[in-house]
Amino acid sequence: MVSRITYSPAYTLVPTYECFNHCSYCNFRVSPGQDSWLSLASAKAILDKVEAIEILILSGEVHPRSSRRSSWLERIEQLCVMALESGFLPHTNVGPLSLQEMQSLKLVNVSMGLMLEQLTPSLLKTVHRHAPSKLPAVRLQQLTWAGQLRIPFTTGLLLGIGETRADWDASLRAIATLHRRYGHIQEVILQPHQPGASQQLAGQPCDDAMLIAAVKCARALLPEDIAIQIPPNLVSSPDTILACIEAGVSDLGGIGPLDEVNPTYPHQRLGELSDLLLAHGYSLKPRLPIYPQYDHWLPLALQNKIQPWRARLDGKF
Ligand SMILES: O=c1nc2n(C[C@H](O)[C@H](O)[C@H](O)CO)c3cc(O)ccc3cc-2c(=O)[nH]1
Ligand SMILES: C[C@H]1O[C@@H](n2cnc3c(N)ncnc32)[C@H](O)[C@@H]1O
Ligand code: MET
Ligand code: SF4
Repeated sequence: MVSRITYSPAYTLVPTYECFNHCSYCNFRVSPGQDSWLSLASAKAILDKVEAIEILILSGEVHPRSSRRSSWLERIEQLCVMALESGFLPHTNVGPLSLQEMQSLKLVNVSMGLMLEQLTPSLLKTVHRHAPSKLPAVRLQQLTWAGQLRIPFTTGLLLGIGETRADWDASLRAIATLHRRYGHIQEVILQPHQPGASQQLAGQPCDDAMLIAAVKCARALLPEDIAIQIPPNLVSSPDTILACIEAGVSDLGGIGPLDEVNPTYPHQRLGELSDLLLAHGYSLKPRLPIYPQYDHWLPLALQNKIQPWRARLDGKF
């Protein structure tokens, strides 16, 4: 019996790289007002050429009290609608939202996400000193609202940013508790911090042993219906990918032409990953950005967008 490892054939659209936060590990952000937002015309030109199932909408953040916040949200909604109309399935992760903002994005996304990062407040004195969006209470509130709104949700931990292993425990237990209450966490990403070209934070990246230890911890603490995901492009050796799978990883996340968060780390070619896994008894299979057990949570209009893809993928298995 060959065990199945999944990934999401994805393409990332970035509404804007500007962000009012300044996480010291971030290589994605630019200062507010420094970039022109992605236009609908440019997005359409891109989508006409994209081969993917998922459109990941990943964004820097306009301050909630900024006069530009509503046009920022409107642009994100328009990009989701355009992705849907082009036959793709959007997954949005644009930082903390108000309940109303989350409700409106729920209508045009098959799933959404936000990294918990780490629950410990100690990071507010270091990597998150200039990142109000990373307040643990703000992040937990997002995961709670997503549960109340029944949004299939992706979250995760950023590893190797100065936290302790006890901090991992606390973060994972918080996610497990919210999942036991609402049942909405489809996957938890264990994201190893890797230094990029423009981040402020120097310091040690998350090494492979640390990542494997985190997978073991997550598998022990998370309910088994939550998939554990690692980003293969941020893992230095194939052996570590295999060790993480042995320890409980079942998903390799969104794989596409560019990792917008970490462009310094290109994805391995799918064929390479597939051959590596096959040589060790695993099959690498494409999935949708929403896990099947959540399809019935969606508004009917979105369920109708899912079905053709489900049929195509089921036909392949
Ligand atoms: O290419 C990436 N995709 C990232 N994704 C995409 C993610 O792998 C997929 O969108 C989900 O697995 C849904 O298919 C994220 C999605 C989230 O909801 C939260 C965080 C991330 C982080 C990354 C990332 O660093 N790089
Ligand atoms: C989109 C997600 O990417 C993660 N992220 C941000 N910067 C880095 C980095 N240098 N290395 C790895 N992951 C990072 C954060 O967890 C963010 O929430
Ligand atoms: C590019 S970071 C991903 C989205 C958001 N800015 C966050 O940090 O959660
Ligand atoms: S990680 Fe997200 S919130 Fe932090 S600076 Fe980068 S884009 Fe902004």
